[in-house]
Amino acid sequence: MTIFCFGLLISSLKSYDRVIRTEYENGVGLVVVDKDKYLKLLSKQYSTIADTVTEIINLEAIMNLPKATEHFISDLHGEYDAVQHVLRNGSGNIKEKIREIFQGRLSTREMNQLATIVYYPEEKVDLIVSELTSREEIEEFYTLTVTRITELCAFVVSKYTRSKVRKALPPDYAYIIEELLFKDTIMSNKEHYYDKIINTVISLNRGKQLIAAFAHVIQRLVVDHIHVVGDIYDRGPYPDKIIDTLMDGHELDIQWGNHDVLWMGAASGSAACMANVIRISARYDNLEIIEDAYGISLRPLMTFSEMVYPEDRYEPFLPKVNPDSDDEIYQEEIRQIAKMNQAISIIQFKLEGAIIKRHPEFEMEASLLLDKINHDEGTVTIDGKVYPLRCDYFPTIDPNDPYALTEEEKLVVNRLMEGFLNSERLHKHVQFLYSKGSLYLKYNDNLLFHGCVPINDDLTFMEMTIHNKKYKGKALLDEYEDILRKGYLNREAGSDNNRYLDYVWYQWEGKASSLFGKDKMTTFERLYVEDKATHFEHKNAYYKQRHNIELCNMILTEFGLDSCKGHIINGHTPVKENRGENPLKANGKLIVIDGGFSKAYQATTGLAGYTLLYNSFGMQLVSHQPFTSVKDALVNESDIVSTRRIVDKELERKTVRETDVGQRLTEQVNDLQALLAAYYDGRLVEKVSK
Ligand SMILES: O=P(O)(O)OC[C@H]1O[C@](O)(COP(=O)(O)O)[C@@H](O)[C@@H]1O
Ligand SMILES: [Mn+2]
Repeated sequence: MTIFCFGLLISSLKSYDRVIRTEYENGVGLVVVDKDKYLKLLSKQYSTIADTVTEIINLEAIMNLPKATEHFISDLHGEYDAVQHVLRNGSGNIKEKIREIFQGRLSTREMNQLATIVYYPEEKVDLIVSELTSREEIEEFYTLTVTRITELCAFVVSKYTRSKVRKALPPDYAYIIEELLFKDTIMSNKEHYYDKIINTVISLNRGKQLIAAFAHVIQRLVVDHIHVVGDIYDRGPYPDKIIDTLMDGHELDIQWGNHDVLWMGAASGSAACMANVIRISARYDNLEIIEDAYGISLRPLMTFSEMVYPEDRYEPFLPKVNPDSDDEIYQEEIRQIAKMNQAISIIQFKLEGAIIKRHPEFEMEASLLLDKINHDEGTVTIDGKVYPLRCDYFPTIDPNDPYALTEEEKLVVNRLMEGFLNSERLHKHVQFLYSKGSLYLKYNDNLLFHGCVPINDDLTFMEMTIHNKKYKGKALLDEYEDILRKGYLNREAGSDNNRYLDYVWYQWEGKASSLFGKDKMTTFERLYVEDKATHFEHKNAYYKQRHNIELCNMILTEFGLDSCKGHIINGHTPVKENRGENPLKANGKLIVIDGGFSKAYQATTGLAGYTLLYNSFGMQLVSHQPFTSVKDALVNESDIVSTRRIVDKELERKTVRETDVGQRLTEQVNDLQALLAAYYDGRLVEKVSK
């Protein structure tokens, strides 16, 4: 009996009755099969000695290539323009490559122009050509640009196998790009042949398309693998467009953030998660995401809130980003949004209250505040202290049963829930999150997760009870992930019958959640109480202690990683660089990469996001300055100014062989060697081609 890696086998295994059992290791499926049967199956895919040898040579060649570049980004928070710019410019990598090749040959202006063409090919080429007057000038521009972009592309793809590059080529121009990229430099008389190709393309008016095709190959391959360390959703306007971009073919994985899990919970049928999603969208004036991007009607909520909440009582619920505008329609919209925010906030507190009461083990009683309201005095008692309320109008709260939804509220919740359960586009996106995502990831010795591993003050792992069983450390995160997956799989069961949903919601704001990592979420206090002391959320000890190397080592070991080699990579908490905070903690063993793509946080970080790069030379942290606009990038060729700092330097250039992929390829080579041996000693017979 032997264990084989899924990679090769999956395509050759037609019938699973040969599989004795499946095991998982590091997220990779391993099947235990009968060895002879396995080799027989493998021989269907590699039916001759020549085929087998060729594949071994191919895999060996791949393993000797430099390790591909990993890009880590996090806390994108709907900021599509900034994110797509960072993806297009490869976190500053494209400019660096342009400099490496063209320094001394092109002026800075020409290099900036070429970079902008690579980022926004169609738009930039149109802009340039519109300013040229003669046909000669236009042809000259195309010829020069195609030649330069070919050279740049050849440089970018030089670390990949031809087969990988081929797969990344757009079908329309694959043949031409391949010819130009893999030029035959020995036969010098072929230069004429290449010039001819370029001239023909230009004379056929396809210059722009060819340039765009090259630009997309460069964009795609300059960022080989993306890790999104959580929080694609909330606060910014276009999380849906970010997901569409991520779905566009880049190799990537996602470590879910608390905001992503909130949307996943809503799509799984959790009414409490849904209420939070709507409340946050209203608070940031982003309800279009729900209505337009996902086609979920908010009409029931709007009608209800107009009926129940009067004009002069919605001030605390005004959207957070509310530009000064005299536009009457806009003011009317803001008024409606504030009322919807008010209605859904109360619904949220009621739904959450019911969950908290069902689960004393959540230890969230401190968040039960609806029953602490004194309706006659207009006050609320928090932690034994009485505070005046900013707004004391609660028409739907029955003081004798404060957490009960009114009949109308129930109706609103049901109608909204139907919308969340039936939005095709939302489910397409959420399924993408599930298929590419996980709560944590072990990748090339590093451990990636959005928030924290919850710990107690004495640095022991914090325990949590789920379905009457206690978990902590890695086991807790595994159980949380299982809950999230099962919650979604059982979404047809509905809010009341899906036994996973309360635990899904818990991960949004529970104190032992690896995504939240604070003692409580003070949403009620932020909305209703002036005194800022009540708004404070105490962070888990993890955040105070993560500069501590011992703690980092303890966590890496808990997750089965070599603490001498690995790093922990987190998002979630904006790094306040402008107040002296360092994103590198514990001597660079732990790296926090929430640099504030979210506009709402840029004032505290002084930055507009980080990207962490991990290539064959080591790790570098890139900080990005705020992105102004696509127009500015196009017309003024302004780029996000990025500064780099070294996190780790490899003594020798790292190859694919030393990575997780290399490990899998080595296993595949071993399998193929076994197949070859079977051919050589006659246990298997080669297929004879006719
Ligand atoms: O400032 P906002 O957007 O109202 O959000 C505040 C809430 O967001 C949180 O910071 C969680 O979101 P993050 O994961 O983006 O930090 C809560 O701790 C806090 O209650
Ligand atoms: Mn977060």
